[in-house]
Amino acid sequence: MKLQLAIDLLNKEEAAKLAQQVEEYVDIVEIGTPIVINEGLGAVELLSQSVKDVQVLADLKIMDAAGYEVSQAIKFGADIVTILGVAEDASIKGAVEEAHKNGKELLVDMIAVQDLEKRAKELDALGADYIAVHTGYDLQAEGESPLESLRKVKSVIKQSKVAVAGGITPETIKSVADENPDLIIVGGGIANAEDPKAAAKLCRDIIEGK
Ligand SMILES: O=C(CO)[C@H](O)[C@H](O)COP(=O)(O)O
Repeated sequence: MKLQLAIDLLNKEEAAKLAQQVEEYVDIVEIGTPIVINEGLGAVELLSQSVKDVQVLADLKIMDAAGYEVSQAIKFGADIVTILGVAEDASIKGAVEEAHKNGKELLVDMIAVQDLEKRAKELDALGADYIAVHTGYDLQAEGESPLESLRKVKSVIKQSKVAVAGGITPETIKSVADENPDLIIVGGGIANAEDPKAAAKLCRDIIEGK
């Protein structure tokens, strides 16, 4: 089971510094959508130059022109790029093809997908590397959690890896890890902690059953 830190609410220099503090405890560091919107793909580039043994994910949440957007993120140092599950199949195909041509991976974010099982089966067949169930900030504010969605998606996919995101913290990660996803994504639960390094270590220890 892999652990990913999502960094959403800092500038690119602060993001790179935070990634360096926690990199020994995580497998993937993410430049979140708000940073990309604020600062562009230069934030992905700086992060990829600042860390050593972790993968870099660019959370572009692509919706169209997918092959081109994936190629740009990869040019700036991304190992994994995100696209929305509600995008057209043609976009998903273009994104998968571009990522795989470059030896990189595609994560499909299921935010706002209504029929999770049906779309997960389709995305699995289209070659998505990860299918990520995700309770976004706006639904977290209404008290939603991604656990039920995780169970649904896990029950139908054959090839893709399953990821889960949305309000997970060191206090709640055990209940998520018990569902055995391939990747757990934690943002504010680490980034906003008083001691992010200690929070990342705690998450790592818990998913390793320590
Ligand atoms: O993509 C995101 C928001 O759209 C976040 O990166 C994701 O939800 C993880 O952050 P958090 O753990 O704070 O919810």
